[in-house]
Amino acid sequence: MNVIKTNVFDVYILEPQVFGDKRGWFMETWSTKNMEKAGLYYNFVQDNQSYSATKGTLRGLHFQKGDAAQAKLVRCGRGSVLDVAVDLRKGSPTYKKWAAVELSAENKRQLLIPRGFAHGFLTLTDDVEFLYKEDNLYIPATDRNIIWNDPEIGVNWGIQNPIVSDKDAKAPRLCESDVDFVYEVKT
Ligand SMILES: Cc1cn([C@H]2C[C@H](O)[C@@H](COP(=O)(O)OP(=O)(O)O[C@H]3O[C@@H](C)C(=O)[C@@H](O)[C@H]3O)O2)c(=O)[nH]c1=O
Repeated sequence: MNVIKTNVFDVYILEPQVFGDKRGWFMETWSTKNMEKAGLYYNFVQDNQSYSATKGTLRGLHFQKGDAAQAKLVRCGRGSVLDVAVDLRKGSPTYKKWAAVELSAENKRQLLIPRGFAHGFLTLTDDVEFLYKEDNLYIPATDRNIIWNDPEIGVNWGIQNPIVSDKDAKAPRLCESDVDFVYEVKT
């Protein structure tokens, strides 16, 4: 696995090694043993998949607050997306900064997003299947969102009127949110 730093602290692009043969290809998308060798320790406990029918669909920006926070390993199994992670950890050197990476079935790139981030993606094609692992379970009472076009964050989505859920259309701004993440300095 090729581990590539992004412009945001603790967010990494993971590029799997792809083994091609006459049948097609094989790749490991996560191996605890190999990733620990690279200093990445995650215990994933939930796997999710979503389908978005139409190009220009935006899911986000989402997180779970407090102890329910979730690290995510995300990828695209069909189509392509612009994937975005926003650092919401107060005190982080990259607080409120965002990483945006194209993930596609073709490039097989994954984004590893630690706890303390808001996450969202915009579909760049029709028929997007999005796959991800999380290191904490879904707890609806802790589920939070921030409006995708919050000017305080300023993600450059490259779209004015995405298709969003009713819930995401009504999301608060960061300054109205009860987000409570704090950056922990690694020793
Ligand atoms: C996120 C989630 C939703 N659900 C249910 C609740 C709801 O009825 C339905 C759709 O939920 P949502 O509208 O929140 O789905 P969606 O907008 O796809 O939410 C996801 O967005 C991306 C960007 C993320 O980062 C994920 O963590 C998650 O928040 O699925 C679960 O059962 N388990 C889960 O883990």
